[in-house]
Amino acid sequence: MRGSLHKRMHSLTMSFANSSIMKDHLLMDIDRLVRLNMESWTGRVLLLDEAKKITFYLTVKQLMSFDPCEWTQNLMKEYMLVIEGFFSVPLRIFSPTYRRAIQARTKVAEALSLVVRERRKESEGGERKNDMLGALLDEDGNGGGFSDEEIVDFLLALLVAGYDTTSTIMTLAVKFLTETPLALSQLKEEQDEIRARKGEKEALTWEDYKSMPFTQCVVNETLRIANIISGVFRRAITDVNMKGYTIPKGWKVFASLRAVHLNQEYFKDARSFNPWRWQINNNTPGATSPLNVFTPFGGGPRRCPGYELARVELSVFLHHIVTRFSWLPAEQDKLVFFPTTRTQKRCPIIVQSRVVSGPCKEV
Ligand code: HEM
Repeated sequence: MRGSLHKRMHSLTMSFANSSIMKDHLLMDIDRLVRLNMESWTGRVLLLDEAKKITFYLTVKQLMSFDPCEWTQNLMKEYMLVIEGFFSVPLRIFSPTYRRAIQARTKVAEALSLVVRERRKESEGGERKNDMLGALLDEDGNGGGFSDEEIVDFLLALLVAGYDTTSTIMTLAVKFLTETPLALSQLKEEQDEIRARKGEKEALTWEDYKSMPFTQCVVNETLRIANIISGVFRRAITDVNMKGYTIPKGWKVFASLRAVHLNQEYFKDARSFNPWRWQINNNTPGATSPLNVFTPFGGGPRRCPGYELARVELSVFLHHIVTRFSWLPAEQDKLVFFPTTRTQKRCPIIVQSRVVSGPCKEV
């Protein structure tokens, strides 16, 4: 993507995933779509698949204002083929996965092009929706200046950026919590208290989100251990001296976020899941972690524009899963880190609805 175009796209994404949009309507959409998805949960649930549905539908809603329907379902089926191809060897003739992915990408791009064309017509007639597509078509009130092709590319890029990352982090948070019962029960207590203040079907508000300190420790710790994006590439635009070495101008560097997040110097007992290490005023020696080396969303001007949205999505997901269900792993599942961070079996669990009496007490 060209430099200035890329900058505009970055700032547009920021403006559609910031806290005021979240307060205004996005949090309500997230709450509604998470609930809607969980309504169908009984017995054995493949957690990763459900998390993927939630994040896909949410992104489509955020980008184009569509609620889950047959069209979004079909789009998701094709889109999943594109994602599969993302991680396959790109040999057109030999890899059926890659070939299928190329065909699916064409179908998804065609479906999105149709939507863009329709919306451009509406926008020219003065109609404007308050979503990402609306902004792309009319960024400054004079038309956004993007071609249809650029918009489709951008929509596809955003679908990719937010989908796999957020759904995997949701799944892994639940896996880590299941393996750390003390953390799960503290999180449940915090979320039950929030639910007890509200009606059963009432959506979470921004104030609720801001009153989840322990949940935020769980979010941090999940991001730290999982390292969904293991590192970022940068190119040195001048000679850089670092720790006695020189990175010459023009060199490409891979900055490993994983290496920092699992460094014992910064995080004591770095490989264990310990959400308490993030608690402020925790005076246990070695328990406080230096926040300035914690960069799961990268850093600088390229920092992930979806960082806040991802945190909110995960927090809302955790709220609903712990207040509505108890669960057990359906079978052993292993965490793997290549080619991406994920669990081998998509995290199957057996769920049971929590029977609550009065203000969220289990009977
Ligand atoms: C747990 C979830 C997520 C993680 C761990 C994550 C992590 C990252 C990282 C490490 C980068 C590279 C940043 C850099 O180069 O410094 C990135 C870029 C990006 N992310 Fe995310 N992300 C997540 C969710 C999202 C979501 C929900 C969105 C959609 C709103 C999103 C949109 C993007 C975009 C558009 C970029 C490219 C930014 C640019 O190159 O200017 N991400 N993300």
